[in-house]
Amino acid sequence: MAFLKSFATVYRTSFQGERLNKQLFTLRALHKSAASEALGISTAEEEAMGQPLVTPANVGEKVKSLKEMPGPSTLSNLVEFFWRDGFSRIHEIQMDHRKLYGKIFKSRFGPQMVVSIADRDLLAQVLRAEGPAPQRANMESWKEYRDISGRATGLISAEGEQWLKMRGVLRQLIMRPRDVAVFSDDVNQVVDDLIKRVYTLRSRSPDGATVFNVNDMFFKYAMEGVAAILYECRLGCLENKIPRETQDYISALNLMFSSFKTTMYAGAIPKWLRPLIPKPWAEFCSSWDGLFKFSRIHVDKRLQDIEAQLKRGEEVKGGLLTHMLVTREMNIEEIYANVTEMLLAGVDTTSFTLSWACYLLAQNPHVQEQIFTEVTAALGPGAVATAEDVPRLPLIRGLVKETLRLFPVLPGNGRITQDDLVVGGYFIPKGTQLALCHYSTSLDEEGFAGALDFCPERWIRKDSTDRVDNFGSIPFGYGIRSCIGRRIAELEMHLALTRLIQKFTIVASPLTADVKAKTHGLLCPASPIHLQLIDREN
Ligand code: HEM
Repeated sequence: MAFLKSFATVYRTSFQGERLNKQLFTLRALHKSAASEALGISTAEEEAMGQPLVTPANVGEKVKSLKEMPGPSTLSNLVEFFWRDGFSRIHEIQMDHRKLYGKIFKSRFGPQMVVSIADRDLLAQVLRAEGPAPQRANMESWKEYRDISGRATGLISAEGEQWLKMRGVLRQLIMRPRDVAVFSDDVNQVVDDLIKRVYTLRSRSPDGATVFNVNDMFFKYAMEGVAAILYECRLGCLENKIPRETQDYISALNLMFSSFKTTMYAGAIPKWLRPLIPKPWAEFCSSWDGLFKFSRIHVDKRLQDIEAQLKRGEEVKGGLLTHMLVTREMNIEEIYANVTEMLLAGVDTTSFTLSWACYLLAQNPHVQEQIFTEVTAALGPGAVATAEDVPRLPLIRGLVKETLRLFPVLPGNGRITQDDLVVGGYFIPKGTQLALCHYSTSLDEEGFAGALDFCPERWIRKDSTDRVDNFGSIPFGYGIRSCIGRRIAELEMHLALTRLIQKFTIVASPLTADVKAKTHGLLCPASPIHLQLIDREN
């Protein structure tokens, strides 16, 4: 049934998919700028698109086979991951393997083989050669849950025509900074609540200055912020008493996150073994049920409001969700799936980055003062920044970029190749799973001098010829399948960090030792970050 349903959806949407394909073809071949604008692709990305695919035929040098590629064996991977808890050290293993095997290496997990790419130029080559609908790796368990439960796939889990159609709808709405600038006031209201929350939490601490485990606060800020944009309503995450249904959602998210290892096993454990080891798969499905249920409540509520407004003959105005519900470019199941996946993708990613950013500011007081000086000079004392002000705050933007370089929330990403490629002198056949090693390229001296230093200034262009962007650090991915929520996340982070820096001096609490990173699906702090937020004298 589920298969028939997705087939029917693909059939219904194939016209639009075809149209998008044509647009992309046109983009590659002829009217690059106009089509890129329509598709929300930046000029730099546009220039890079349409690079000729590298195939054995057009490479002069001797092309080596995958057999000749170095890399760890199945046995050493099993020991590393299952015996030495490698799942929480994926970022470190990337670095170790790069040192041992070089810029490109293969890893075996039994019959499964993954080619890892740990070099910015090779990454650039692979990502620039991507076709119109790149395929993400390891989404089988997500798809299986959707098939079993009769739910649709959202942007993260969809592929092919289905993905193209939904991406086409969403990218028109949120891909460019100017698209999300309209949410500035909504986000600033959430920032107001964040600041109030800081006061409340501080007042509960013994020294009257400490916020314990700042990630907990930023998690609620990120959830409130992204929901204000996606659901067009407030959830009350930053209140003292969190509403019941919001609390249930947080529990479902925590289950998804805390049971990450088990959900990884959920994907890895063959179906026939599930009756013997049922817990991982059951937890995985139960957390998805909770996430979908919550989205459904909010989407249905907005739908009822819209219908009531229409009945009363009122004009319907609203944001992202209203647009999706009114235009019906996606059906209702697709809308549920997309808001669910976007909320899931938008909370931990943003909160970890905010936590790391504040931690780095506390560790580097001189940088914090430099940014404070910039903010005060650009805005005047105490003024509330909006999206329009952000271009005048290059160090705030540099702070976010540098934080994501040192702690890329997604330390690696996956792709299935859709064409034969030659990368780093090796022939990689179509259908190979690639691991894109963003963590190791971010910390590579070749791309970033003084790679371990925290230096937001490195992202400031000195003149128009100075190119500070490079494939070494692409925390939101690159190109047509990159993060669709990037501009939302940046808006939330820029406005929150600007206000925090204006109001407080951020100091590491004596209770916070040197905080290391661990991989838990995402790259997150291995121990809680406690910070003192001391009022600045305005
Ligand atoms: C610091 C914050 C964030 C970071 C670092 C981040 C990073 C990423 C990365 C690396 C990808 C994969 C891109 C690729 O495969 O090439 C991705 C995909 C995605 N992200 Fe984000 N993300 C963040 C915040 C958000 C937010 C706030 C939302 C939603 C409002 C969001 C929604 C998505 C979605 C839907 C996808 C799948 C896109 C597709 O497959 O077309 N993300 N993100």
